[in-house]
Amino acid sequence: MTAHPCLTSSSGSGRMASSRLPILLALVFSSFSFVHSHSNRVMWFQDLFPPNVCPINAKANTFYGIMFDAGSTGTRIHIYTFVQKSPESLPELEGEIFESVKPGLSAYADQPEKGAETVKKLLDMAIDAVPPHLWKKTPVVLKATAGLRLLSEEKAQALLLEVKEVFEESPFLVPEDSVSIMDGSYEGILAWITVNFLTGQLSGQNQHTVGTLDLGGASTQITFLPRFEETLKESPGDFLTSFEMFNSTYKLYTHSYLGFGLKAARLATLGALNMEAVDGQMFRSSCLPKQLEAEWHFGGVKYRYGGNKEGETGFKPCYLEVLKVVKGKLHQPDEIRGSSFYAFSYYYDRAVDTNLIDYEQGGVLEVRDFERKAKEVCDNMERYNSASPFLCMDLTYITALLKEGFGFRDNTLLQLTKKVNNIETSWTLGATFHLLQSLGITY
Ligand SMILES: Nc1ncnc2c1ncn2[C@@H]1O[C@H](COP(=O)(O)OP(=O)(O)O)[C@@H](O)[C@H]1O
Ligand SMILES: [Ca+2]
Repeated sequence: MTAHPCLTSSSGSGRMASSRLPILLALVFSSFSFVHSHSNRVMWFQDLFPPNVCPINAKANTFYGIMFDAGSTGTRIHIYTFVQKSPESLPELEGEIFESVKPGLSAYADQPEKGAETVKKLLDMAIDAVPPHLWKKTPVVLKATAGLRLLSEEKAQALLLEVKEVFEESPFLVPEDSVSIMDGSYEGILAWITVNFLTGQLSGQNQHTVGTLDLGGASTQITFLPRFEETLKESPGDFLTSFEMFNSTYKLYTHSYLGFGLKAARLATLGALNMEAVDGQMFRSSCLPKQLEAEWHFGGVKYRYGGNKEGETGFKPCYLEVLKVVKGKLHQPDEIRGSSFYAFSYYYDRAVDTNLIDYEQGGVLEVRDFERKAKEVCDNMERYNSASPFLCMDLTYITALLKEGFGFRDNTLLQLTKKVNNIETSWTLGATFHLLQSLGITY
């Protein structure tokens, strides 16, 4: 296939990746919607410009979108910059400003005003980043994930209300529903859109989309485009969602497992998840250093935990403990066993912590690399006690989640990625496309 000149005409190979961005973005704007319909694949840009007519020299016009990710372990702001070079041209994703704070909003369950204050501090960054004359046209949205899903309705709503007030007091455009708890299936789909958009897989005819694995603090998502009819037939109905984009319909397999994020899994392994009253109780595990006794705050609750002073420690007993948390609890689609996936968040962080990958570069791992590292850390806990005392448990959980939970093979490839073209691989970009499209902000 000959590439369209609008994809290739650019100043040098370094621009190549970002020169694809505007084109894809415009398509997201024009036809992003969650619907059920039949596939109709065309080269999306065929009707937009004739060959050799690419609007590359027009005057730039910049606009912005602000998306907050209220995760269970932290709150993050993503300020996306788009450039439209002429009224006829297509918006181009130019860059991202990113900042984060810890802990997440759910840690302020009993002090909603204080929680909203953390959002305000991040929003002040946007005041500096966005030129004043564009404030009124720049939408600001916050979507909360598993941390708030796990709180009582009353506490979650109190937090969201306070954040909404912060938004209303800001000079930005505050759309309806600007502050909400996001449905778990959107979290997976929007991350899948982000990764496949950034890697250029949503354009053209030869699309080789990649599946995505996100491991948060409180929940975890798996999302991919099934290739086999079998998968569509065998998956529970609520694991499949269709949506139309770029004149194509994608029927994705996606699921968010609440309580299976890395930190929730620690509590589950310790037997402390969903306990009403934990005050004073000591939770012990063979995944922790023998002599350890400590306290841990998560979701506004204080937990006491420690090692098996008298009993066993190490990979074997730890794996058995962690297995109880995952075995038989997740759906295992057959076709993923042999495919490769993009993995981020805690998969990335723990791989960095144990030198499996470089923090900046990321890298490609096999599932068995996590198991090898888990054994190394768990069977030598005294050597690793300067890092988190949970390192053994975390790596063992990741191993069990991938193998026994999702059913991946030992040699399944995982592409560990934090950024593509300098943009974070987060669901927030997919959510921003959706937002801008729904507001008709295409300039
Ligand atoms: N912008 C980002 N890009 C990549 N990873 C991120 C980003 N923000 C958070 N993470 C990762 O997400 C994990 C924490 O998950 P979090 O979003 O707080 O929980 P949950 O998704 O369960 O609500 C951490 O591994 C953290 O590094
Ligand atoms: Ca998250």
